[in-house]
Amino acid sequence: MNAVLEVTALSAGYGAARAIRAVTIRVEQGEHHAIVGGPGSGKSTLLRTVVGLHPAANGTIRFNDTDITRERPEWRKARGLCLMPQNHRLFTSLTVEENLLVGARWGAPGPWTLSRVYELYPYLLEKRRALAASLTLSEHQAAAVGRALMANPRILLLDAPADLAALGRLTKEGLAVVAATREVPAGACHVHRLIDGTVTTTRTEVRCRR
Ligand SMILES: Nc1ncnc2c1ncn2[C@@H]1O[C@H](COP(=O)(O)OP(=O)(O)OP(=O)(O)O)[C@@H](O)[C@H]1O
Repeated sequence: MNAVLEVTALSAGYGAARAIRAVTIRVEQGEHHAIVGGPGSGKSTLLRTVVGLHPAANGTIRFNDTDITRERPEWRKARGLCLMPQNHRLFTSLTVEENLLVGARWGAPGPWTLSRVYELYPYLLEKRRALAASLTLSEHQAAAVGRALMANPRILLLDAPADLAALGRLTKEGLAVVAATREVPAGACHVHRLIDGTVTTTRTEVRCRR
């Protein structure tokens, strides 16, 4: 099967300091990957570089067989490469539903609608008229995932997601998911260990092997 995302020998950093070094990861449609590493291991830098919010120093990023290493982040997002950042950044003065609708503005048409997001996270339906500022941390993060889904991504990158259980449902529907976490998440099939910016091991769980 063709890869949705192919990261090859990717390096990036801050000034002279490298935060990720020669990272190679291949993600196919419907796969659930985890980037697992301790604080400062480079998880956020890797995800931010893949979506174009941070420049690549070396290596390539291919998305649906197209080299996107130098493309702008908006271009990547409009084609379905979506990041839910660690700090979520919902618009706190807007309601939950208004935040979700903002997500649809920069995305592509597709299966994700308000009702499908509410089906995934029923508690957001109850809070749809509440201001985002009033949400608990896990509700806030669910709304941030919902907002990302409203853009109908082909692949969703999540930095430190709280509700890992919901991610399994996304991959069943064909969405590729890459979650950066400190511990190995239960549902992930492909686990990449990141230590000091380098992927030291990549393991495919036995239950996921074909
Ligand atoms: N804006 C920045 N300027 C300089 N160095 C940075 C910056 N952001 C991150 N770093 C450094 O880059 C390295 C990787 O950081 P990064 O935030 O990518 O790690 P992380 O695995 O996401 O950490 P955490 O789990 O704590 O979020 C660390 O050494 C960090 O100190």
